[in-house]
Amino acid sequence: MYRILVTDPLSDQGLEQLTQAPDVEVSIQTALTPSELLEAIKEMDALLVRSQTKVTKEVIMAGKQLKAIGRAGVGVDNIDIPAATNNGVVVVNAPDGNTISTAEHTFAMLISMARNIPQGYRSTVEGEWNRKAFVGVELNHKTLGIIGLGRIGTELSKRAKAFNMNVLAYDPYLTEERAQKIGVTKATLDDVIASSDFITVHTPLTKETRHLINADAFRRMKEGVRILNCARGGIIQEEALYDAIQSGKVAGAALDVFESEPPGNHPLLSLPQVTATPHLGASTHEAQENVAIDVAAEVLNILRDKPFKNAVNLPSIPPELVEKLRPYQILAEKLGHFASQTTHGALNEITITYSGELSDWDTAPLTRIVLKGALSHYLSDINYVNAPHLAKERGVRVTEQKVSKAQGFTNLVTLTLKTDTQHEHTIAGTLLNGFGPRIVKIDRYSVDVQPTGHQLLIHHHDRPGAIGRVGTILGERNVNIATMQVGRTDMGGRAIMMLTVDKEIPDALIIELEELEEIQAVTAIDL
Ligand SMILES: NC(=O)C1=CN([C@@H]2O[C@H](COP(=O)(O)OP(=O)(O)OC[C@H]3O[C@@H](n4cnc5c(N)ncnc54)[C@H](O)[C@@H]3O)[C@@H](O)[C@H]2O)C=CC1
Ligand SMILES: O=C(O)C(=O)COP(=O)(O)O
Repeated sequence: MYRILVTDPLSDQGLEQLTQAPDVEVSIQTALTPSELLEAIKEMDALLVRSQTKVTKEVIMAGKQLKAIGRAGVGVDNIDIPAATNNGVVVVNAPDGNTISTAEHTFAMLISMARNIPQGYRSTVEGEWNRKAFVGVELNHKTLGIIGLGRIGTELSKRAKAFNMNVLAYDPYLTEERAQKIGVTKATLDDVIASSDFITVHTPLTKETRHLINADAFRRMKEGVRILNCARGGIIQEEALYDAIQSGKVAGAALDVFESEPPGNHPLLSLPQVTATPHLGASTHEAQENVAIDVAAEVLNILRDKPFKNAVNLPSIPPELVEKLRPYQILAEKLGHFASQTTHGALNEITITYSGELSDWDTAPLTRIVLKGALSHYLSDINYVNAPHLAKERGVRVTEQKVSKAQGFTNLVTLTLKTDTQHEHTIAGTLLNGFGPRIVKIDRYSVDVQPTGHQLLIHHHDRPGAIGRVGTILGERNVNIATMQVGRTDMGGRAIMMLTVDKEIPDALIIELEELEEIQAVTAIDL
């Protein structure tokens, strides 16, 4: 039974997926204090939040069973992502479901700011009829500067164009080609700052975007500029905005977000030029339904070990590559597990060489899987989220290599492991079209082993009778041999046997085999 804690209000449709799942127990606790959250998270497998819950390192560390954090929305600045990664917790968000709602909200704020609708409403309900005080400006032919042309920025630009606005956009990832396709003018940040009548920010809050709009930026703006923030509090420096409004430089500001939420008695809220909403960008029935359904499905997939797509702390993989890599995942997993059980000593270095067709692809996801398997013998809490981090923390050097030639195979994955006691250990595997993964090399020996079930790797001297004696002992102990592979360097030299057997080999039997004169070492492997 998976235990999922929900700590922010989520739509019923999203929750239904969880409450109706036979393998899920849902606990909805939406008004927890930080210390109550630390207690509530203890036994949970997953946590579902929006922007209100602060998922700190302490919360993540307290979640001993925690495997997934789902954010029903876009921004994950309320979640300590590095802490989640280091603890092997996948963080997923729902990036698409609230785009339209937030773009529409921004546009609503834009047009109501231009026409003083909130101020006019307040004055009217207070009994005034003051037509002179609320003369506005048209949007027609005005320049809208968009900082951050992602999902929301792009949708907003379409709406602005429909109102005949010129749209300038600054985004470090915006190409000229894409700008043309969307129908906006690609601009520098300086251009947007200096030439816009309205400036709106749609970036995440990062080190680069924190206080991106500061006193210096306000100085460079047009007189009477109007400012919007429906992205994240902190992108605009609030004190600088206050001063710029007081000085008359900024004619209006429309804010859906604040550096600290709720903002309480914020000085900006005392200014008549400021209109504000309580972080309502994503608050429509449609958006909430979308994001809750998306994130609940993603979290269920993570818990059930099924593919998921919107991980924030895993590199994103294009869908076509996911399909290509899928069959190799089993090979990578098997090789990693094989390595972890046959490598002796403390691991210093692991080199993963991808040859043949694999050399053309981004194989980083396979490397994570190999590492997870290879280190699983030493580290119990490892998964493919924290595997690179844990390898680094333990001082294991990880190198990925690509070689176009695959030594007779169409694809080959070779692991070379160096430890403090065993000089070097090599395992290579391939994926045989239609037959699945095979281990084709163990150190210097060529083999053809299906990596599944209980296996015995025996190093021995190539002498008559060695194989027979192993077979006899196993037979006497009622262990059936399903397959056997033998490899040797030269006649009478060192050799290996790889046996697949029908049941787990007890330690006592391994000791008995090792006592045979020809045998050097016996390793039991479970794959
Ligand atoms: N008010 C609300 O309720 C909501 C707020 N948001 C917030 O809106 C923002 C945008 O969301 P989306 O469009 O979905 O995200 P997105 O990831 O699609 O777009 C963000 C864009 O910002 C750009 N960017 C990053 N750093 C930049 C920089 N230094 N300068 C200029 N551009 C930069 C990125 O290249 C990207 O194109 C996020 O902060 C999100 O959390 C999202 C939904 C609802
Ligand atoms: O999706 C986002 O980034 C938002 O800011 C929406 O926040 P919310 O889920 O409404 O608390």
